[in-house]
Amino acid sequence: MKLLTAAQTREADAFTIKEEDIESVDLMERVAKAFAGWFENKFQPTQPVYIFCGPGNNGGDGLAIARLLHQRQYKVQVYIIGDVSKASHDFKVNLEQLPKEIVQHPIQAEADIPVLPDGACVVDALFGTGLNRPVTGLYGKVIEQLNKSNNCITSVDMPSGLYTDSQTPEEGAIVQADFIVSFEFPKLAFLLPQHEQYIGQWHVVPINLSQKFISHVETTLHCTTQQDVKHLLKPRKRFSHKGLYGHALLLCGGYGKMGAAMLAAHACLRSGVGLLTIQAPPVGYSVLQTAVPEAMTLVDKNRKHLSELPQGIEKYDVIGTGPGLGTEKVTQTAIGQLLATSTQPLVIDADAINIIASSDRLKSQIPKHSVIFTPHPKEFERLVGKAQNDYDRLERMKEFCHKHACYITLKGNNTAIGTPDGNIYFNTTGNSGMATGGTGDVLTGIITAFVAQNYSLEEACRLGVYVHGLAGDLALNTVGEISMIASDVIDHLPKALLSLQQP
Ligand SMILES: NC(=O)C1=CN([C@@H]2O[C@H](COP(=O)(O)OP(=O)(O)OC[C@H]3O[C@@H](n4cnc5c(N)ncnc54)[C@H](OP(=O)(O)O)[C@@H]3O)[C@@H](O)[C@H]2O)[C@H](O)CC1
Ligand SMILES: [K+]
Repeated sequence: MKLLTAAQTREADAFTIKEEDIESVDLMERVAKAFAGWFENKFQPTQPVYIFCGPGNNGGDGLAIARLLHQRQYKVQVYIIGDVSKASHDFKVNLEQLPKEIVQHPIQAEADIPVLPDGACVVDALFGTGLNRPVTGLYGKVIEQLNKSNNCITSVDMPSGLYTDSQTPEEGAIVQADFIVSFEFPKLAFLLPQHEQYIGQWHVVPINLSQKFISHVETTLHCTTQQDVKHLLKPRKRFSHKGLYGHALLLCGGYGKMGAAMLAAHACLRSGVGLLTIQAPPVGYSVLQTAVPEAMTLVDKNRKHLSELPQGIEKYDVIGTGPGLGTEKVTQTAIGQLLATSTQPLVIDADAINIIASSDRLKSQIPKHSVIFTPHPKEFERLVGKAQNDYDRLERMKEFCHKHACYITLKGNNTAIGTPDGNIYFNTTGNSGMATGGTGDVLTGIITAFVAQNYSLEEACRLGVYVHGLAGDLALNTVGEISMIASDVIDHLPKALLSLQQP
């Protein structure tokens, strides 16, 4: 699914209005209907609803929503902030249509800001995608008061005060929304970790914007949905043999960290790889042979750490490395050799990233169009550099992926995947139970398996990250967020893949 900027959303609106020969206020009615439909499923009419409206179309949505909720038996009151004579056209149309029974409270000074009773439902329709400067003054005071109250806040389209797709200046007030109902597309701001305190649960409701516009509009930002992933997943051939699904090599594990190799190996096997070989130091040989009988095991000459590449490395279709490696001198040399000589795709994680990050020479040797890096934020910072904020981080990711023609999956709540051609794909599965040691090793194994099965590197990243998060989400039902461990994610991979194969 594409992620549009605020400017592109305005273009989509204008295009739809022209294409369907409707008025902009008709689109506002659709927005309000879509919102009210969501709201009805969430809140009972017994709860009083207080709708705070700003001067633009977001406020206009708020007024239309007030009318529709009133028709559906909710007890609605409306607060209108600022000078109504300067409000947008569609705001004014909806103000005229507001039923008399709905109490209107103008807020023109600080003294007018209400202290709301507990248990009220607040709808925030102050500002949406038209916000063009930080929110201060009277509007800022209203937002501060709303944030102070204990009431549940549902924002229309955006938490008011938050910029849609660029860094919000620090001085502005921002609504801390419990729920956000957005229209047709999610917004980039919802997906960034720095906005956690403002972004509760977000939901996207359709308003039938022009499909023609959506399919033609160019964007580098995307969200990977279940629908997208179902399209990507290829069924296995009926006349199959293991050779069709690739032979992966994992260079993983070291003294005290053989578990990482095991997790990556199990995840790789459960994700459909045809054949798996693991090379590990002798300390790990017997444990790997016992714990992962499906894999072949090669032994490094160094007793505790990766120090060499296996003979005949050309025969593997993909090499995954990093989990449990450590950063010993011998391992640094081996990773250098891997970058300099490998001809197949590489999935590079953990200490292998740290090794490359610490050497400009190694960075300059990253083979083009064949590497996927899977860093967590700290590893990312070492590899790509320190960012000032999440937007800056995405820009740096784009630059790095372009310069080295590589792929990066930056792990987090909405893992972001960067590609050499400048696209960024945000993931939509996963949960905070997965923030625990070993889940990254699992992801390395999954992505390695998809590359082995001949998915493109971009597809392998998107599929891998999605399936990994989905397995974590399924594990929530059995083990919950607190108890979840990396092995639970592996245990739920079969269910995750099965669910994606359902029609
Ligand atoms: N396709 C859709 O999703 C549709 C969404 N709709 C809704 O419309 C809003 C966007 O409406 P817009 O009128 O463009 O913008 P806003 O309502 O967000 O705000 C614009 C007004 O606010 C003033 N403004 C901006 N920033 C500030 C600020 N910091 N302090 C005070 N006032 C501010 C601005 O005034 P100016 O002074 O700059 O002239 C505007 O008056 C979208 O989010 C949806 O909710 C539509 O209903 C249709 C389809
Ligand atoms: K809003």
